[in-house]
Amino acid sequence: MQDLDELYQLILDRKNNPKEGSYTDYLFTKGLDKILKKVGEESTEVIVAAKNDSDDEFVYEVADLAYHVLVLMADRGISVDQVKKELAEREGLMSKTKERRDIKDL
Ligand SMILES: N=c1c2ncn([C@@H]3O[C@H](COP(=O)(O)OP(=O)(O)OP(=O)(O)O)[C@@H](O)[C@H]3O)c2ncn1[C@@H]1O[C@H](COP(=O)(O)O)[C@@H](O)[C@H]1O
Repeated sequence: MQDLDELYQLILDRKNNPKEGSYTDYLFTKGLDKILKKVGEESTEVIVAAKNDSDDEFVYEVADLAYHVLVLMADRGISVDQVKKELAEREGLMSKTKERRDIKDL
């Protein structure tokens, strides 16, 4: 069983100790543009899977996206703890919602 913290640590380890044949290493070697393209691609796959019936496919695509976002965070030097801290600061906040007019009503 691997949680997001453990996966992030593994990704950081790949960044600091490149391993031949590693897909994570391949992404870091290719660089930011490649990582961003993968995040975009995996986001689209999540959206398409979300509208289809298969929960398994949706979960699979969300996991793919989560992995690639963690690689992007590692590349940008952002830790999982920083995101956790940001989420914690939002805890208990009252969300501000406002009705927006539909474009057709403008
Ligand atoms: N969670 C993942 C994970 N999710 C997705 N992927 C890879 O992401 C790729 C996405 O598939 P695609 O078909 O979109 O991409 P591709 O055609 O293989 O490659 P591209 O040229 O398009 O980038 C696949 O090669 C998957 O293996 C992952 N690769 C690694 N991990 C984790 O990272 C750990 C370290 O992996 P290595 O770095 O490979 O040792 C693994 O043990 C896993 O826990």
